[in-house]
Amino acid sequence: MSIFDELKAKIVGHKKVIVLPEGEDERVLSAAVKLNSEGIIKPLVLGDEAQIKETAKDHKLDLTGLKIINPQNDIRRDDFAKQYFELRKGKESEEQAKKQILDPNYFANMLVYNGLADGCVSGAAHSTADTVRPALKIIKTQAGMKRVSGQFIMEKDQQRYIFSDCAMNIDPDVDTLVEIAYQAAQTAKMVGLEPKLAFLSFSTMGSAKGEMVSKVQAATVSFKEKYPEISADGEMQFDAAFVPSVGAKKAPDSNVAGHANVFIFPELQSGNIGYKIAQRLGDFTAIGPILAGLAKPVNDLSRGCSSQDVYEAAILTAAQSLDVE
Ligand SMILES: CC(C)(COP(=O)(O)OP(=O)(O)OC[C@H]1O[C@@H](n2cnc3c(N)ncnc32)[C@H](O)[C@@H]1OP(=O)(O)O)[C@@H](O)C(=O)NCCC(=O)NCCS
Ligand SMILES: CC(=O)OP(=O)(O)O
Repeated sequence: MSIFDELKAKIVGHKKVIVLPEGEDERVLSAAVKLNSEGIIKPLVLGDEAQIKETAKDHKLDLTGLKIINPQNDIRRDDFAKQYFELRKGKESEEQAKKQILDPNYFANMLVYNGLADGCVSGAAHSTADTVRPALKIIKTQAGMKRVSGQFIMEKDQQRYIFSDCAMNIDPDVDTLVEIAYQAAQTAKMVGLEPKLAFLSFSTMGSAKGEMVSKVQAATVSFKEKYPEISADGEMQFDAAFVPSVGAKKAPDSNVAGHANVFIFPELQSGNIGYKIAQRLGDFTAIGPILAGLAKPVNDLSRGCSSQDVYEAAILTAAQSLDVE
């Protein structure tokens, strides 16, 4: 059973409302039409109605029954602007608030914030920074979390792994790395994995030295102290984490080495490059970035995504929203 069949089975009957702010993008609109006709999720599409109709005509998409909202003329925009101003008090002016709210990404997050949508999927036509900023400012982190991280579920045949952080924290400090790892372990459980975390480095168990290695070592120690119930080890190289014979040679005392299924990258360059190599050279399906640590689910897409990716991200977002009910 694919991960999406599993998640679909979870969300059937809940009719979660998922807002898709990039309605003018053909991939997003196709996904919305598919979701709408299936009826498991209710998609809300944001954008200019005339442009959306044009896109639908060009791609022979049937918009019957699809809910379209244009933030530019929606009656809630003034209330949302006031609410956004309050949320951002001291950080953004009233004028800025009025302007921001007309941006579909901001409007979508206000729908989620107000419980008018259960989650949001965006990023097909926006960079990650532009997609996640409204969520960081409006939805904010869930209780007990300081940072939001961006994870990928990597899947191929019967293989399933979690990679993190591949999208958000550029140079995480030790505490952030620990939080990234904890969030990755939770996602692993959500998709049926018993997490075994490897804190990745270019060094295995002290084989190399330096500040970068020390950071990963410190994060491993801190994580093990904080979450002794979650299997984790490090620092280790990817081969030591993944290949049993290499793990046995390089880290013979570790019960994670060679068997890891959750890979924690030391910073964003390696995380983002790493997932794209597995996706493009290794033919893994990369599901994400899944944003973890937000109070309500908002998920990003890669700009290279397909319509199927948008459809699947909506299913995953609906499943995440079950956990915040
Ligand atoms: C995520 C990112 C946009 C945040 O950037 P930033 O410059 O800190 O953004 P801003 O300064 O506008 O911050 C907005 C708010 O989000 C908060 N924030 C930033 N990163 C956060 C994180 N990881 N978790 C929680 N909150 C965060 C800030 O504290 C700030 O809060 P405030 O305005 O209430 O004080 C930035 O870290 C980034 O560009 N990351 C890389 C994204 C990327 O390109 N990934 C590769 C492709 S997937
Ligand atoms: C996740 C990611 O790398 O996104 P993009 O390809 O849009 O930069």
